[in-house]
Amino acid sequence: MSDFEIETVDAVEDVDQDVDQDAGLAPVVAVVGRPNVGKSTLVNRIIGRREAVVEDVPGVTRDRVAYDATWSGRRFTVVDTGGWLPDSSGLAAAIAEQARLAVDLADVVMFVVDATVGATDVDEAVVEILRRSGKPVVLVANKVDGVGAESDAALLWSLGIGEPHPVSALHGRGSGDLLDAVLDALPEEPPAETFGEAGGPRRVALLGRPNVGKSSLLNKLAGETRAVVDSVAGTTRDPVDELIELGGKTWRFIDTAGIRRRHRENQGADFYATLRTRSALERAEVAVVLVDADQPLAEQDLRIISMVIESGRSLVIAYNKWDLLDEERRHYLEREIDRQLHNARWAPRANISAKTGRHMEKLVPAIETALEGWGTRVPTSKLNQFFADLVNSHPHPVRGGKQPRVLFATQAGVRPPRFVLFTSGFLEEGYRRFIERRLREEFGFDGTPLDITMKIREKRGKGRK
Ligand SMILES: Nc1nc2c(ncn2[C@@H]2O[C@H](COP(=O)(O)OP(=O)(O)OP(=O)(O)O)[C@@H](O)[C@H]2O)c(=O)[nH]1
Ligand SMILES: Nc1nc2c(ncn2[C@@H]2O[C@H](COP(=O)(O)OP(=O)(O)OP(=O)(O)O)[C@@H](O)[C@H]2O)c(=O)[nH]1
Repeated sequence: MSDFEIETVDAVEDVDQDVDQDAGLAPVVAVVGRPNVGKSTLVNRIIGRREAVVEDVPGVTRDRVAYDATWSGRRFTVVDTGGWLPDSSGLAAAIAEQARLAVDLADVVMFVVDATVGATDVDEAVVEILRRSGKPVVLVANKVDGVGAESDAALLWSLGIGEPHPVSALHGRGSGDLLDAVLDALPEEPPAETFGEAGGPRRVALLGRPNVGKSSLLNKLAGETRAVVDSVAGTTRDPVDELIELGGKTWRFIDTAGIRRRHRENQGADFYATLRTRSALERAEVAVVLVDADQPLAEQDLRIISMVIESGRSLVIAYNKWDLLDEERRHYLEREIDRQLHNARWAPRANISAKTGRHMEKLVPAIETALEGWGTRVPTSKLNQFFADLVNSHPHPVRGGKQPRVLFATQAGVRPPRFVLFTSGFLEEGYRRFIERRLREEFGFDGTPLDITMKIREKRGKGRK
C-alpha cells in the first residue's frame, strides 16, 4: 500500500486456511443440542466455573457464549450455541440452523442429547447435518446421573454417529472421559508462538524521513543518561544496535549505525531509507516515528507510519523540533495532527525537541504504553460479553433482508493483538471500523495495531456437500 489506507480488518470470505494456520488460535469446540438438554451446565462443567447461564426454561438467551478452557494442558475455546437463536421460527428449524452454524465455525462439535429422554426427531435431524459436514462429532449422553441410567446412554448408539459418552453435566460424572474424547478429536496442536528473545532489552526502532532529527534524538538520549551502555554487533546483517539506559531500564535501539551513517550523497537514498526502515522493523518491537513538527506532514511520513502498522509492530509518534513553533502554531498543529493521522490516532504521541530536550521524559512512558497494548490479551469470556453487548446495542444494519451477526470471538494472539470474529455473514467496512474503535475504547490497546479477521460461515447453497 502506498497511500495511507490502513486496513486492519481482513475482509475475506474464505479465510479458514489463514486462521487455522494461525499458531495462536485455540481450536473451537461448539456445544450443540436441543433446548434444556444441559448444554450450559456442561459448558460450566468444562470451564470449571458457573459462568454460562443455566435455566430451567428452554431456549434462554444468553449474553456470553464463548469461554477459554483447558484440559490436560491443551487450550481450546468452548462455545455454547444455546445463545445464538433467540427468535426462531419453530424449534426444528432453529436447531438445524444452530447445528449448521456450529459445524461451519467449530473444529469439533459436541452434540448433547438428554439420555433420559432419548433421541427425538429433532436430534435425528441434527445428526443428519453433522454427518454430512464431515466434522468430528463427540456424542454426549447427558443426565446420566447414576449407573442405572447408563443403559439409556447405550440406546443412543442408534443415532449412528458413534459412541455415546455418558455424563452427568450436573454432577460431573464421566466428564473427564468426555474431555479426553474431545481432545482426541481436536486438530494437531500448532507450534507455540515464538516471538523475540525471552527477556533481554526491548527493541526500539527510531524511524523517520531524512532530517527529522533521528541522530540528534539518539545523541540526546544516549548523552542525557551519560550511559551509552554498549554497542552490539548485529547478528544477521551489518547494522549495529546500541543499548541505552532510559527511565531505569535498558533499551536496545536498533540499527543506530544506520541512523548515524549518512546516505544523503547517494542517489536513490529514498530506496535505502525504505530498506533500512523495513529491516529495522523486522527486528523491532516498537517503532518511534519522528515527524518534523516544523514541516507539513509529508507523504513519506505517512508511508513510514503505514509500514509500521503493516509490520504489526507497536507505534509511538514523536513530533520533533517542537521548539521551532510558536504558541499559535502549536495549538493549531495539535488539531491538524488528529485529522491527518486518523488511522494511527491510537498511537501515543510526544511533542519533543531533540535540541532543547523538551519533553524527552515523555518518550519512555509512551514506548511502555505502546508495548503494553501490543501484548494485551483479553479473556474470551470478557471479549464475548463485550460483543454480546455491542451486537445488542449496535446491531449491524440489515442488508438485503439479512443482518449479519458476530456469533463469537476469540483472541488468537498478541504482539499485535489478533482477533478472530466468527460471524453469520459479511460485516461491512463501516461496521468493522466501528468494532475496532469500540474494542479500543473498551480494552485500551494504545499504541498497537489490531489484526481483526472475520471467519464467515460458508454461504448456503454454494456447494454444500
Ligand atoms: N439431572 C440432571 N439434570 C441436568 C444435567 N445437566 C443439566 N441438567 C438440568 O437441565 C436443565 C437445563 O440445563 P441447561 O444447561 O440450561 O440446558 P441448555 O441445553 O443449555 O438449555 P437451553 O438454554 O434451553 O439451550 C437445568 O435445570 C439443569 O440443571 C444432568 O447431568 N443431570
Ligand atoms: N530546532 C531544532 N532542530 C533540530 C531538532 N532536532 C534536530 N534538529 C536539526 O535538524 C537537522 C537534522 O537533524 P539530524 O539529527 O541530523 O536528522 P536525521 O533524521 O538524523 O537526518 P538523516 O541523517 O538525514 O536521516 C540538524 O540540523 C539538527 O540540528 C530539534 O528538536 N529542534
